[in-house]
Amino acid sequence: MSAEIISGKTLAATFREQLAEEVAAFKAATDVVPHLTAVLVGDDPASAVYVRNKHRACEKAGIQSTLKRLPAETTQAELLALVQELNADPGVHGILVQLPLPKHINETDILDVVNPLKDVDAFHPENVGLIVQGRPRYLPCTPYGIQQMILSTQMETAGKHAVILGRSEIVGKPMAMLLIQRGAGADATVTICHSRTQNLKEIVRSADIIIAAIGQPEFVTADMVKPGAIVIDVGINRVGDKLVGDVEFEGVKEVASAITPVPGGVGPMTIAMLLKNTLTAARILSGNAAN
Ligand SMILES: Nc1nc(=O)c2c([nH]1)NC[C@@H]1CN(c3ccc(C(=O)N[C@@H](CCC(=O)O)C(=O)O)cc3)C=[N+]21
Repeated sequence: MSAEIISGKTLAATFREQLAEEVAAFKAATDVVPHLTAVLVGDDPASAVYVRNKHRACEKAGIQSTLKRLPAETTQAELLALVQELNADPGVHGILVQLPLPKHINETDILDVVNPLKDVDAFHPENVGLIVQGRPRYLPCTPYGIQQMILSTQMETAGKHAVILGRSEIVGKPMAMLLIQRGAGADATVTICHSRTQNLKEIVRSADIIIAAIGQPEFVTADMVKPGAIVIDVGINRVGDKLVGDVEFEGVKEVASAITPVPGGVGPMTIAMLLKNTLTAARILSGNAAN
């Protein structure tokens, strides 16, 4: 039997509609317009696509969106100065520094100075710490989106084995934290696999939930998937002129019970959660947490 295809595109559209209503109500009640500023350094074409998608989604939801484009030669000091300027600007609620940054800039040094209240990516150590302690301020957009996709399947996750492929700060590590939390769409037993993991195939084969976030085109094949597993594909790999995930979709969909496509899966949900975090930021910063 073929798996349910979890359409991130459709789910994200539903979230964005709901959010647009919440934004409108918030604006009416407070006269505050939620405002996201994205910072893009250099001219990486993939980053430009994401930033454009984010911008369009913001506009549609009634969120103000500003893009600060800086040349690839921007120095670390110049970028730090811009972040500090955005921190100090009361009209800016969310700051997103698009990754990756050019090699001559130390990413950690930049992310550490973003005002944690404006850190809609949840990359600041204070926000990471809050997540680890189970009292999140913001959830990182990709794991947050994945959590919503898993919830949408209404499948039981409590006590199930979730295997995450990839130990990145952006996806793998925070995803593990969300999946081991208490509550709906969580309570899982989590294993994180990475490039040094032994018996990786056997571990993946024991998974009830697979989160593939290693950046290797079509790495997860049908023989690695337990029948009935939920498969979430975070990969976005350009192979020739094709966009493929970290999962061999055609084969795996015949074994899994639910699977996310690429494109139209995790990507659109990541953006929807970014908008949600921006509204939350506007609420927190304007002292209108109740609206
Ligand atoms: N500070 C920061 N925060 C991020 O959240 C962040 C980042 N940097 N750097 C890069 C990654 C990647 N990312 C994506 C967002 C949307 C799509 C997306 O919309 N994808 C569409 C279309 C993809 C395409 O056509 O290229 C889809 O999958 O259907 C993809 C990838 C956010 N990231």
